[in-house]
Formats: sequence, structure tokens, C-alpha cells
Amino acid sequence: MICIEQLGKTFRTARGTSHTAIQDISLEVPEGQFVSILGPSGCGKSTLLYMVGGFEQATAGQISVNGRVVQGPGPDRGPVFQEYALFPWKTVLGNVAYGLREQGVPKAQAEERAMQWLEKVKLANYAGFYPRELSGGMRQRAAIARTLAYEPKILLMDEPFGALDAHTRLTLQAELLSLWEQLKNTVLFVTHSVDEAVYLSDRVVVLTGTPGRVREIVPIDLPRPRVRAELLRNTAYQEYVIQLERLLVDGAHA
Ligand SMILES: Nc1ncnc2c1ncn2[C@@H]1O[C@H](COP(=O)(O)OP(=O)(O)OP(=O)(O)O)[C@@H](O)[C@H]1O
Repeated sequence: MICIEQLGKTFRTARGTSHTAIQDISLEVPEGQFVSILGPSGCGKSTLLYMVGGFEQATAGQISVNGRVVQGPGPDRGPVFQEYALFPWKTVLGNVAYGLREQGVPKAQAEERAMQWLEKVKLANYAGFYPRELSGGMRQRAAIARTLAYEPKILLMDEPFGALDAHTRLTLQAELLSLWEQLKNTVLFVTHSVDEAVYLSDRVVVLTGTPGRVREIVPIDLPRPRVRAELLRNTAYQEYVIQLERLLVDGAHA
């Protein structure tokens, strides 16, 4: 579904120098797979995700989605980025209905569908609230509902739980997994957390330090549905965590 071929990105900095963020990245993601991208800070994880989203242009190689070269954003790829904030002047319902309205869905129908998504992310009682009236975890749930509401085939998530406290993070991870097990979208998920990557993913792509290149792709062969409390006792799970931590440390110096 997603085909990334020898992708590179060199930025022109404000000082007139050039800076290569990622180099020669090739990766294929089949439909319905949950793939996490892990790597040291600054290795280009967000840049890679933005390029798949069509928000940044490649300076080498290309990305195609279902055989079509990515040249800009599209409704087939739904971003859940940290800075992709909710509209503060719209209610939670208004925010979730927004993408549907943009696609020409009539207001009443858009709001009905938005309500169904709010139920799925456990925010139905907060439909009339404004983003500033929500907790961080609720805001992130609303952002996820807003993207899922227009049913993108691909979900692009950039550290969606990074700013949350540990308990909320665990809750949202489990909720995301249970939604994904029903929807089976293709997911590209950027994270700093080895533990989160193993828990959620079918495969984990480990990038090296700057410029980011693929260090290793690790398939996570653990049965689903996954329950974190059970996984923690699972030796295979523990081995994956150790393997990825090792790759991450080595990769930072590669
Ligand atoms: N607009 C830009 N102009 C110049 N350099 C940039 C620009 N955007 C990103 N970079 C550089 O590209 C590199 C990769 O940045 P990116 O945000 O993709 O990394 P990351 O792996 O997501 O980092 P982190 O884990 O810290 O969020 C960094 O060295 C950064 O300085």
C-alpha cells in the first residue's frame, strides 16, 4: 500500500547551509499493517511521516500510495500530529464533524457520524465542550476521532501519546489497539517508546541517528489481541524490547 523508495530529504537551513535529515530510506507497508518508526531524537521520524502525508516534498527518491506518487496531502492519509491541534473555536463535535463537512457531507449527517466516533473514543458526553475544557488525553482522543471520522485508509501518527501522563498513555494505547483491530487501517506510528512500539506494532522500523537511515526492520510476532499486562510476562515480548533497545543505542552511533 505504501511504497517508499530510496527516500531522502535535505533541508536548506535559514543560514543557507544544507542539512540532510533522512537518506536512502526504502520501506514497503502492506495494507492493514501497524508499523512503528523508532529512532534517536532528530533522526527524521517526523520528517518521514510528513513526507508520507504529503506535507513535505522529497529531495531524493519517492513515495507512492496504492501505486500513485505522493505529491501532496489527501483524504486517503489521515494525520494525527501533535501540532495538528483542534480548532479552539469549535466544539468537540464541531471539530470531529469538520473533516466530513469539508468532504461535502451535509451538516446533520456529518454531526451524526461525528457523534458515533465520539462514542467510540468515549467522548460522547463532551460533544459540546471546547478543546480548552478538555484534559490532554481527551484532546488527543478528539484529534484521533476527527481523523478517523473521514475514514482515511492510512493513519499517520506522530507521537500521539508523547505528551500524556503514563496512565492516560496506557489507556489510550489500549483504546487505539482495540479500534485498530476493528478498522484495520494501515498505520505509520512514530514513537520514542520501545515498549509502546512492541505492544502496538506488526513491525518496528529502527532508524539510525542523523541522517536517518533504516538500521533494521523487526517483525513483532506476538499474537493479537494483545493485553499489555499479559505481554509484560511474555518472554518473547521482553526479548523484543531488549533487541530494540540495543538497536536504538547502536543506531544512534551508526
Ligand atoms: N524545516 C527544517 N529546516 C531545517 N532542518 C529541519 C527542518 N525540519 C527538520 N529539520 C531537521 O531534520 C532533522 C530531523 O527532524 P525530525 O523532526 O524529523 O526528527 P525526529 O526524529 O522526529 O526528532 P524527535 O524524535 O526529536 O521528534 C533534525 O536534524 C532537524 O533539525
